[in-house]
Amino acid sequence: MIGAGAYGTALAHVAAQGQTHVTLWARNADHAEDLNNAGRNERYLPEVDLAPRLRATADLADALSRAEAALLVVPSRAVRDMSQAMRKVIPDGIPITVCAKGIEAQTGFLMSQIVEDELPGHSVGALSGPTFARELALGHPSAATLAFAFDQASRLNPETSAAARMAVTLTTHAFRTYLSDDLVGVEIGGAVKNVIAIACGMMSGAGYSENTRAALITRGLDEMKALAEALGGRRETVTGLSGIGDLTLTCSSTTSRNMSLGTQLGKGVPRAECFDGQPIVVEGEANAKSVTDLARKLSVPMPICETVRSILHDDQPIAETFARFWSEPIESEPRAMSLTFEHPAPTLASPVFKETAT
Ligand SMILES: NC(=O)c1ccc[n+]([C@@H]2O[C@H](COP(=O)([O-])OP(=O)(O)OC[C@H]3O[C@@H](n4cnc5c(N)ncnc54)[C@H](O)[C@@H]3O)[C@@H](O)[C@H]2O)c1
Ligand SMILES: O=P(O)(O)OC[C@H](O)CO
Repeated sequence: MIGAGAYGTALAHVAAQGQTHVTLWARNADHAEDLNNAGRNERYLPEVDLAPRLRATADLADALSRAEAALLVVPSRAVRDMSQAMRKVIPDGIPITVCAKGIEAQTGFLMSQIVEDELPGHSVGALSGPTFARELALGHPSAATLAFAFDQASRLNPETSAAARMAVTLTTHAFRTYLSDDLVGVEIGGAVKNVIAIACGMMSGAGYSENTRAALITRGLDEMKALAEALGGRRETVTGLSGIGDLTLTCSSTTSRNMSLGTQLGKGVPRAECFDGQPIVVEGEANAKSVTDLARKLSVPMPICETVRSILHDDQPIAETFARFWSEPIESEPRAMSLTFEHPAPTLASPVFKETAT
């Protein structure tokens, strides 16, 4: 398990609850030592007593040399560098599952495409779905989608299919993985939901409640479907755990770092003071740009993601930018036609916005 943050530790703990011996790679030697000594990850997952079959190391060769499978669980911005570092030490041909959620900034690559690019000769899949690390590790019943490009004949055979083997390894009494062969659909869900969660947080922080959130989730799902389809993925994949499942989770709770960032910004907290200034991984922040760059290249309109991008990356004010979104031309649902007409100047009536706008 490459990455000893919250999610890597949670997945390592889950896998080690079965028969699997798991080695967890931590970036920092002190952190690895603390994990082994305490049997806990005090920094990222302090409530969980880790399974005895789990051991940590900061030596990448030690983590990978005898591995039969690898999971890559670092932030999306670190996936390329980490894949390069793994090249010299990873056993030939073992399957790799990437768990980071995002799109690469410079290339527009999915996370699995980065890994394929850097580590050819491996079967590469993605795990994505509504799974807060803490709840997963505490054994709250959870489910996610595991996507590999597999042929139907070997699909359910753990002897021949990387997907099936990984699914068996990760399955416990409280965690179910569902198989998919649509990597694009699964990964687009994970990347886009974080941006929509920031939008939901911004509106919620600004004082709008349930109607607004439900509208953003549903129209956000439409943006996800359109981008997945334009990249060759399937719309129905987006209606599964890695799409609507994760979108619903992430947009409903301030446990989500993405939703929480949006909420703080919506309340008028300056970016540098969000999370009390802690360097928290908020994938949707960089991905608001990489997702919309990709959408622009493919001519896919993604108005909610564009709204978040212009607030986060072009310094646009939250209230006016969302007001513009709310007064865009009327579209049919699903997208097929739009109706342009004269709007009054866009505004959103909210005393909360007036008090807190940055
Ligand atoms: N936390 C969750 O609930 C959760 C659930 C599903 C998916 N994910 C995804 O998993 C990925 C990791 O998230 P997390 O919550 O574990 O993050 P985290 O902040 O808890 O941990 C990140 C880990 O990556 C390491 N890291 C950071 N930068 C690195 C770099 N440049 N090179 C190597 N290692 C680096 C850190 O040391 C840390 O161990 C993200 O893409 C996230 O979206 C997280
Ligand atoms: O805390 P977030 O917003 O990064 O969300 C974590 C996971 O992606 C939820 O599935």
